[in-house]
Amino acid sequence: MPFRLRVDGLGASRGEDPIFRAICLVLDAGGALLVTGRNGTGKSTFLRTLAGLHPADSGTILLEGIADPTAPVRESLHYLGHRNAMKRDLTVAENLVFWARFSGRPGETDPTVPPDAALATVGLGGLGHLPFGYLSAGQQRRAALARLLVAHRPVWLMDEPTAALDTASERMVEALIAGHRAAGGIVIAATHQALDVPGAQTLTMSGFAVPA
Ligand SMILES: Nc1ncnc2c1ncn2[C@@H]1O[C@H](COP(=O)(O)OP(=O)(O)OP(=O)(O)O)[C@@H](O)[C@H]1O
Repeated sequence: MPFRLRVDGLGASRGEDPIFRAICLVLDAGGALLVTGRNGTGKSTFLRTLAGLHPADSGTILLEGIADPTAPVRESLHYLGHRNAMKRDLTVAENLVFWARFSGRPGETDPTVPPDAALATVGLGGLGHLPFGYLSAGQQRRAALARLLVAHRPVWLMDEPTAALDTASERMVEALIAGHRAAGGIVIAATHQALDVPGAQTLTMSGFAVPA
């Protein structure tokens, strides 16, 4: 069976308030989805629900064509949230080694891409020895992006991946996304920026209008 992400009838709420309902989508290997919409319309909630970090009210999220179909979907994805999920007091390289072990397949001890190489890819070559907290906001975001490279996971969920990044780094993010898709991965990115992601599907969140 080919690799495919299938979302059917997904809905979620925040407290008593419905945020979205009945979202259906299918993304094949190499596919991408850009999620857009005004502030507060539910982009982050949607990504967090896909990541298993926020409970769904309804619907299913299935990955087809993976080695172990009984494995939770969350084990096949990387979630890059608003926060970078790195320890400020550890060095950048130590953070990446942690993530490689945490996100790698069971029994897999070596990073998919060595931290130094991942850092070079995001333009932070030679900075692995610095405490994460020493980096600028944009450098911290780039280091968080390197996290996606050190352990291969086929689905990337990216919430505002270009937050704090300069224009050149936005092109770097586009290249990372293109590389992941070319390797058969799937990318879902929520963004306010006009990212160049060729052939991407789009989902515009509009918020949930309660009938009068
Ligand atoms: N932790 C929370 N507790 C309660 N309500 C929340 C929480 N986080 C978000 N919300 C509400 O859920 C709705 C959707 O928020 P969400 O963060 O998903 O939107 P968004 O489209 O990602 O916004 P932005 O573009 O500002 O990042 C908003 O009305 C927000 O107030």
